[in-house]
Amino acid sequence: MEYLNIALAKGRLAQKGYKLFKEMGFECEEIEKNTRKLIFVNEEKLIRYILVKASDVPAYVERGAADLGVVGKDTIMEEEKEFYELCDLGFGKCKFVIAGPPGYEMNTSYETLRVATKYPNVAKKYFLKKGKQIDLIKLNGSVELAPLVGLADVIVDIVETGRTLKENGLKVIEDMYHISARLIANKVSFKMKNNRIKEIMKKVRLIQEVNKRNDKDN
Ligand SMILES: Nc1ncnc2c1ncn2[C@@H]1O[C@H](COP(=O)(O)OP(=O)(O)OP(=O)(O)O)[C@@H](O)[C@H]1O
Ligand SMILES: O=P(O)(O)OC[C@H]1O[C@H](OP(=O)(O)OP(=O)(O)O)[C@H](O)[C@@H]1O
Repeated sequence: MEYLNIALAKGRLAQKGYKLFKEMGFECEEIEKNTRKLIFVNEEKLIRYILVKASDVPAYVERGAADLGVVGKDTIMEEEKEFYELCDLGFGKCKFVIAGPPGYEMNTSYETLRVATKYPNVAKKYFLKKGKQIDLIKLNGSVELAPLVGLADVIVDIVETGRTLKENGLKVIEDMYHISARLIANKVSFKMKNNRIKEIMKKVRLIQEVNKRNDKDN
């Protein structure tokens, strides 16, 4: 049998993603150590983990370099790649919002809105649907800075606890979409490795049910 290749997003989702597969019985001790390695194998279960940058997970899965991937819905929406979205994993919860200075009236201004974001495709589509013309400023981080220094009027970004907005004196102007981590699959792998992928989906469901029951009991 071949390896099943799983792309885990480095960063915030890596630990939770790996924990889920560990709970399924696909542990790989080496991954828990502090190393700079990017490939980890469980020889017995024929599972191979690859650690990739969060925004690259869709590319690896689309092209079949990974059969499965764990990635945020925000990245899925932004990258616009081809694959199957198999299930909501229930962690990595946050939301997409438009945020700006307190009292900023986005809808009453007829001027082109300057929008700073790490998610240009998501922002472009959202404002197009609203019929609002925007001047898009693509940034790579610390997006909250943009309205504070006059680079943009508003930002489109992720909010989890709201702490970053609060500490920079910004407010949510509009909620856009709920976000959570998803399990995704390469379309060919889904057919060729269907039994193994179906088995994993079943295990995910079981783990989620157990977690839900435990949450209720606590
Ligand atoms: N507070 C949060 N901020 C950002 N992403 C979050 C948050 N909470 C959960 N997530 C999820 O975690 C995913 C990965 O976030 P992470 O910050 O590790 O990656 P990144 O933004 O690509 O990192 P990098 O700083 O390397 O660019 C996001 O795509 C999102 O789905
Ligand atoms: O609501 P909060 O819990 O404060 O989290 C939201 C912040 O976290 C993310 O940034 P990240 O930490 O990835 O840093 P970055 O600005 O360098 O992208 C996101 O872009 C927000 O800035």
